[in-house]
Amino acid sequence: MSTSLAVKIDHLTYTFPQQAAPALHDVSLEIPWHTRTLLVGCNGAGKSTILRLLSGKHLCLGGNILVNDHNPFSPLPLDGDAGDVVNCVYLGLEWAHMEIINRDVRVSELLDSIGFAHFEQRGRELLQILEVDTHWRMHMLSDGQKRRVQLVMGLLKPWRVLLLDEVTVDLDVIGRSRLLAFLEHETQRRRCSVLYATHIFDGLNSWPHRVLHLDRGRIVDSLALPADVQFTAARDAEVAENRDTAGHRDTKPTLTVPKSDSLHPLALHWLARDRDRT
Ligand SMILES: Nc1ncnc2c1ncn2[C@@H]1O[C@H](COP(=O)(O)OP(=O)(O)OP(=O)(O)O)[C@@H](O)[C@H]1O
Repeated sequence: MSTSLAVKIDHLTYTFPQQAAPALHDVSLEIPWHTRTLLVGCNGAGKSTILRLLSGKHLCLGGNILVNDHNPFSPLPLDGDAGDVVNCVYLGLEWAHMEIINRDVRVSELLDSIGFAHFEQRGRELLQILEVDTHWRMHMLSDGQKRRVQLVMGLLKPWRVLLLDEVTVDLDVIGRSRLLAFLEHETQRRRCSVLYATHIFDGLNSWPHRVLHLDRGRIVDSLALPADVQFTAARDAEVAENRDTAGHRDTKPTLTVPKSDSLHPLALHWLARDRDRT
């Protein structure tokens, strides 16, 4: 089915069982196809909760969520094209703690069990990008090597919407940079979109189309790149919110951000503001 949006969230409020306050308050969001969106926020801001709701891991009772026009809680396993496209893939940190992952099992066995042969060309590209050796035995791998295997497995089948929840945290810089380039290429060459929650901002300032800032369960900033952000030449400059001539903060201000290949100054600016609000 062809839709104009990858993700549509309307007035989503979500409260975990046994919690008094909602983890997400009245979140509305539209994510177009062929885009990459970055989620930025303090620990506990609600990034994982949004991604997990989009993946159908929690049931949404307040509001409405559509991922490629499907309710994520009753997803179709495969959709579109030759029937080989997964609607939504969520990759989070918990994978590395699964028992099977830490057993004496070869990477090739894991890949075969999820249909590597059927996606061989794509699989070989991912093995090369992430430098994974199919002879590796899982119980002998470092955390970063296990993460690479997780990514090869998770990205093997083409997806419509990819939800990355901090899974690049233990990749080395080359692996992370190649992965980001692969995802950029994916969103350019086929109808798909990526949402990526991270605390690592290096190498990201030309990667996302949109940067969303969450604070205590609300989206408090949403910037389109490059339209809403000017990167200054001076690396030691402060982040500045551009104001109108009367000095009022615009309802939708653009920002000036010190030039570096990192969105770290922007994240620091936002999170420091969140701390000031408490
Ligand atoms: N399983 C759970 N049960 C109860 N409350 C939860 C649960 N998971 C998260 N929360 C609460 O929901 C809020 C949002 O958590 P979430 O994991 O979405 O934050 P986050 O932005 O992903 O943080 P981090 O950067 O630390 O990963 C927090 O206040 C947290 O305490």
